[in-house]
Amino acid sequence: MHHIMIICPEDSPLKEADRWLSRYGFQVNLCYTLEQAKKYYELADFDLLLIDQAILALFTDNMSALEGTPPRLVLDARPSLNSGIDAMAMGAKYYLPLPTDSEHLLKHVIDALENTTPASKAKQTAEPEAIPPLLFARSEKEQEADNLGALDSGIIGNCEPMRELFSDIRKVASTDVTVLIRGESGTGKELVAKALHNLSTRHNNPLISVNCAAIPENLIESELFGHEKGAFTGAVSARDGLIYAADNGTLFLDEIGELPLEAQARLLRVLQEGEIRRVGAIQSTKVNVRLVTATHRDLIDMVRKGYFREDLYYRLYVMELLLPPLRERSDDISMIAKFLLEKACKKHNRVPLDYNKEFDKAIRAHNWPGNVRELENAIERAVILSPPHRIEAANLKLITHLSGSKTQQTTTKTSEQLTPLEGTTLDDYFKHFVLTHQHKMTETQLAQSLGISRKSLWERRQKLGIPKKVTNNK
Ligand SMILES: Nc1ncnc2c1ncn2[C@@H]1O[C@H](COP(=O)(O)OP(=O)(O)OP(=O)(O)O)[C@@H](O)[C@H]1O
Repeated sequence: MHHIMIICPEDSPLKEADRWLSRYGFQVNLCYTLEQAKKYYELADFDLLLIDQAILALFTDNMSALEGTPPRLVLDARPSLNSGIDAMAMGAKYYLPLPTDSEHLLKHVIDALENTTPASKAKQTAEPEAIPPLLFARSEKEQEADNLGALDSGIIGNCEPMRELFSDIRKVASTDVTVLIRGESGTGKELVAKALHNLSTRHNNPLISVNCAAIPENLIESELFGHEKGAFTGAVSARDGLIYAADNGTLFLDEIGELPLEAQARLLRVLQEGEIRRVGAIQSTKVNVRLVTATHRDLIDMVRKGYFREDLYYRLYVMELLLPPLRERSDDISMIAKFLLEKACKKHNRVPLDYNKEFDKAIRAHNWPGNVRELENAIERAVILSPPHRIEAANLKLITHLSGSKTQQTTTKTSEQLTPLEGTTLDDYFKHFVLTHQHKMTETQLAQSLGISRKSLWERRQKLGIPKKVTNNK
């Protein structure tokens, strides 16, 4: 596949070529300045550069800035003989007027590609370890907008679904509507919740994040809603809950699908009446919280199966934000990986390591079922294990990681229940164990028996699609 870079001002008609050249099967990247293109891409790896004369004109006195760029087509919204001569003198293969007919441009693109030795080939021979192109095509203005919105919370992304998400975040943040964030585990739901809070008028008040799956079932109500002294054994003094702590701020309930039905009923009351009642209390207290929730579960399916209250679902589903899995953000993977590599180097006090081709190839070849979290962990592993001045793809340890999780390997092995059935995998065994024991064990007991944390138990439930036992909604 041929790689084409387009550099043009944001208002240039050349920008449109990004979309339709992609439809012809070219891999196209768009930047609004030469500096940006150089910062995020290895220009020599591109086969062709389509550049607006308005950009090129900035470098008439500084030709060296164009060194290492691929063969180029220059397009001009104000064509003139002088500009044409300048463009050709600066190495253009063709000089065309703008706007230009797409077929006409396509013909010149193909012609230029067929009749040039792509700079990328020469470059690849000379420097096999060149940094691969990173995908980033935001104008300074757009980046600034993103910084205000999503990137301020560390969300890196530029693919179409992420751009839409950033735009939605900006629109929704300033309102007080309840937001449901959906996406697989590790896709960045918590970052989105933070971005929503940071951009809201509540940003000077607390953002309280609670992972509903990580709190033991018997404690979740008192953790969220607080309790009165003596409300249950061990309640030696009265305590405010986390919802109260989020008063005037934002409450982020991650993995809302794991909230037991009893707690769902209480939460519904908070949403309907704007007040909370501590466990064991008679009086209610007014609270003003903006609720943001997240799940990677199909809540509608859970409603159908009786695991989730329908009335609560409709209260939560006022506005939905969708995070795509990392495997569907292929245009962003290199960019995120590079960011995470820098982050991991800083964290481990390593000299900044160059993001090399072999490393990028390994990253792009993987499916990332654990999404950005898995990528982050793999890169951290590689930083720790690699030699001082070079990051090595082998140290991502992706195969080991995929072939069996630690969770499975550390499973305790006492009773006959823990002997894997012949011909089954550890996953089959795990599923079998949970399904046969969950009616008589709490989640905590199940996790202890399996030698894993409650959170890991929950994560593996999600991965393997093992439903929780149904509790009565009283
Ligand atoms: N687009 C992104 N750019 C940079 N880092 C990201 C991005 N998305 C996620 N991360 C990082 O990946 C890790 C997981 O993100 P996060 O905890 O927000 O995911 P999650 O969807 O809430 O996961 P879970 O559902 O398991 O709680 C975090 O360290 C986060 O900083």
